[in-house]
Amino acid sequence: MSGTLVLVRHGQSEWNLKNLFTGWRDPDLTELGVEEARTGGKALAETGITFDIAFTSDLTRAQKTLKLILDEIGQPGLETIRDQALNERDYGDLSGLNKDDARAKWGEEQVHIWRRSYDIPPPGGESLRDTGARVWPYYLTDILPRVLRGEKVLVAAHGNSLRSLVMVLDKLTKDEILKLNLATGVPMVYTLNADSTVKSKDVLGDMSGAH
Ligand SMILES: O=C(O)[C@@H](CO)OP(=O)(O)O
Repeated sequence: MSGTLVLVRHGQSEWNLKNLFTGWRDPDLTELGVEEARTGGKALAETGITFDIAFTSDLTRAQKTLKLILDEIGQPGLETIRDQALNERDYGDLSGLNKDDARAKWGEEQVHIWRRSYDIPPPGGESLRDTGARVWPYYLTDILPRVLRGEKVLVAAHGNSLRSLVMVLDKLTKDEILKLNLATGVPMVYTLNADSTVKSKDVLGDMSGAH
């Protein structure tokens, strides 16, 4: 029996719009972010998938995205588990700083390494490997067993917490993960084999403009 795992990054947040490092800070969605979440929900509704359970992080932007999606797919009362294991990567001392100001101060390349590399953490924060070290065990204990039992599971989380999952699911190398950006509000629909490897992946939207 093959279950379904849907991963979706929250819609644009106030701090995405202001171009600030966000991490564990808790800004709300922008109007565009609300629209993106609804669009992702509509795309999911068209697939006809009915979910058994949803997971989200401890942060408002992911929780609101999930709520908007659940409204669109007609499952507003779906059982939902919130856990900070799914929170965004902790940006440490960069949290709240403007990304262009950071590039001016530390250089384009250093900032790109902090933002997208696998194992180099921003000052005082988590590398993608550190983020994966809490996301992956949570996935293994709380999410994957449900999918393997045939359940349909929706996860609304964050750019980097989801990159850490996608890296393993899609078997990406450290170089490949450096280039991977997830678009806001675009659902990724995975079906898994019984051995937990990926059987199919369907992206319901456009990832090309993500940065
Ligand atoms: O600020 C953040 O927490 C993340 C996600 O918006 O930014 P980045 O794309 O730089 O990882």
